[in-house]
Amino acid sequence: MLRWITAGESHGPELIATIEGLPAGVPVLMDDIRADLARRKLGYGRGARMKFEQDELTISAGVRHGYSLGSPVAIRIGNTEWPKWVEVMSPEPVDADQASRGRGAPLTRPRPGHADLVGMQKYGFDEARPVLERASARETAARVALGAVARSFLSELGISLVSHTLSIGPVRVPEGRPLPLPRDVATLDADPLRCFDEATSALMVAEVDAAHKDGDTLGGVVEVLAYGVPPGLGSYVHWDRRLDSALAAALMGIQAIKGVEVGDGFLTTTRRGSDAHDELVQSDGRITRLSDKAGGTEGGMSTGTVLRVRAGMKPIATIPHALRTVDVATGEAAAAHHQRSDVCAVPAAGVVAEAMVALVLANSVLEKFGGDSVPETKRNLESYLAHIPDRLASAGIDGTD
Ligand SMILES: Cc1cc2nc3c(=O)[nH]c(=O)nc-3n(C[C@H](O)[C@H](O)[C@H](O)COP(=O)(O)O)c2cc1C
Ligand SMILES: C=C(O[C@@H]1CC(C(=O)O)=C[C@@H](OP(=O)(O)O)[C@H]1O)C(=O)O
Repeated sequence: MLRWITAGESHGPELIATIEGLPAGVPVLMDDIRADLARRKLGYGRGARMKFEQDELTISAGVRHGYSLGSPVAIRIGNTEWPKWVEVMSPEPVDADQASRGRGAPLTRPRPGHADLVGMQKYGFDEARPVLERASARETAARVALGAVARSFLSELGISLVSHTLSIGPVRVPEGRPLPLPRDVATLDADPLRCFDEATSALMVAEVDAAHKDGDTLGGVVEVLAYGVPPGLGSYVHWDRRLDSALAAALMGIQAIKGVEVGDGFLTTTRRGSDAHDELVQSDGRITRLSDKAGGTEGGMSTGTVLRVRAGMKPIATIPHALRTVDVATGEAAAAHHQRSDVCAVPAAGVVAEAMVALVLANSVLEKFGGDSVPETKRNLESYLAHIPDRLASAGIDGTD
């Protein structure tokens, strides 16, 4: 079983991520993690902070000479903005008067749609700074670093992932467009919105420009695809062992994600049963699915076809054209606080979603196949596949089978 946890505030000195249960022999290269951290910063519509803040990566445990040791892996990502926040975020007690000047001024005008107000109620704070510091999606950098490690493990087993943007606000990739393959990652990352359809991408850019001009923000939908997933990850025997349940929880656990679909998701609910499922036929001696509406899971288990999940992100809550709120210091009507923000962070959310799916799949692989080293996990996986009787063997429809 994989266990992992992150710590760190948005304007603190660093983010920290630890993952435990990773087998020995997983290639862990700092350059690979750095590359994923850089991908998370991509996307047309992200705010100024993405340009000037660097992710300073250190691996402090669990890796030797580029390979995991089987011990917990500990990763640090320094926030280069820290020198500006030393006083505001000091772990040591500071002079209250001095700390509440400038950047440290109390944030008493909670933003509708952010964690500010409920966080103050729940944790007993009288301003939003202590809330937003951890609620902020800065934390997703730590998850992406962990996801890079999980992806490297999966790649040793022939499983690869790709994510892309399906929609920004009302602009959506038309139905029926080809799905990107893992080899398309570089092309996707080069697109301003990480969209696989050039014409739609241009419309998305215009939509972001229009929202920016109006002092507004946007959400959208991302899709993650995993190729090479063996059949039988997860289980139907308990709700919490279902693969789709774990995927949904992991994706819903990303800041601002408000909905998850597996496969055709809600579209499936509009179809008749005769048109909703993936029919099975014999082809070249193997059972083949004629379509992939289910998105690679049936009965809470992976089917061995391409895994396809979507996550819907709400528009950014920090809006230049600020929403109405109440100043909790005076009780009076006010405009919600705003200094700077992303107009749209959907492309970044795609990279985070990819990391979350990688972590869930890596955990499910270890649950089913175990292994304290990569070769052991590989042997167990190969033996399982080799022992599926011929009459039950199925083909993937993901182009990798
Ligand atoms: C990659 C990413 C970047 C984000 N950037 C911002 C931002 O600049 N401003 C903002 O208000 N919210 C941003 N958010 C969303 C907030 O973190 C999120 O709305 C907040 O934590 C409240 O959680 P909830 O939306 O899940 O209720 C971002 C989310 C993600 C995934
Ligand atoms: C720092 C990151 O994202 C931040 C997520 C975020 C939020 O409220 O979630 C708000 C913004 O931070 P700030 O309010 O300091 O401008 C984003 O820049 C990052 O992704 O690395």
